[in-house]
Amino acid sequence: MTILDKIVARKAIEVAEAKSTISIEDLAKEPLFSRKTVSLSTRLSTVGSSGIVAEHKRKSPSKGIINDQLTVEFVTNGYATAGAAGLSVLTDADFFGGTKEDLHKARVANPDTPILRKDFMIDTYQIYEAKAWGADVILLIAACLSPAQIEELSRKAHEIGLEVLLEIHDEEELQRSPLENVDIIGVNNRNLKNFAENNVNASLALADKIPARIVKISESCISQPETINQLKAVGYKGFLIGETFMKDENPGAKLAEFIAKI
Ligand SMILES: O=C(O)c1ccccc1NCC(=O)[C@H](O)[C@H](O)COP(=O)(O)O
Repeated sequence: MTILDKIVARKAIEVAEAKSTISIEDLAKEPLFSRKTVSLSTRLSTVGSSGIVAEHKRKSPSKGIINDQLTVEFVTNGYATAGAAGLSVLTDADFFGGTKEDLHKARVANPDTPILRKDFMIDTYQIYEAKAWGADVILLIAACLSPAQIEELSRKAHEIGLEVLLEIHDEEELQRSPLENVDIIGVNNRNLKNFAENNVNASLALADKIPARIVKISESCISQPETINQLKAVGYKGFLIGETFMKDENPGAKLAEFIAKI
């Protein structure tokens, strides 16, 4: 069983528990549900955008604790002030130490910055949660979803006004994924099955395979500003980065230093 299998198995239990606590109808009555969302794909495509989607990440299965000493407001507000194009907030508790409150607090602290709910989405119920908690974008990971699930989840996300980031690792995942309701494709440089960190080779290899109408981002294992220029040269507009900033005592300041070198 891979780590992804374990996370998804646990997620199914969590979602079943959540459904018995609050209904979709009640999620849709939450104050943030009716908020007008902010487009991450547009921000990433805007001239002058840093392209950095900076992640709030306390811990991870591959690295253990990264930084659990800071408030989510300090981290995300620091990122936004430093020039992040968007924020990514992990809401998975067991494997990443995130919470729904993290997303809600990040939204309140950063009303105008696009926020990705970073979690393992397997059920339309979670799409409603994402909207109710203040997200603008959801993540769909092709490695743990069938084409039918990608189609259903992405359609539902668009129906309720959320953008969709589809994460892939290879060409096979790209080819079998329905892209009609996908706004952004993210190539994850970390192999989620065995944690192999392959620099950004996966992103470089897939750059010209991704349809031009879809905004491309490169995810994970980015630690050097020079890498951003290498990725920009092959068409990437966004760069999802967590650990490089989170391991600093002031992630926002670390991002500002990073952006100054791009
Ligand atoms: O980060 C992990 O260990 C991990 C393990 C299993 C599934 C997902 C995982 N990470 C999710 C991510 O995609 C990253 O948090 C994100 O791309 C930022 O990566 P990094 O800059 O390397 O922290």
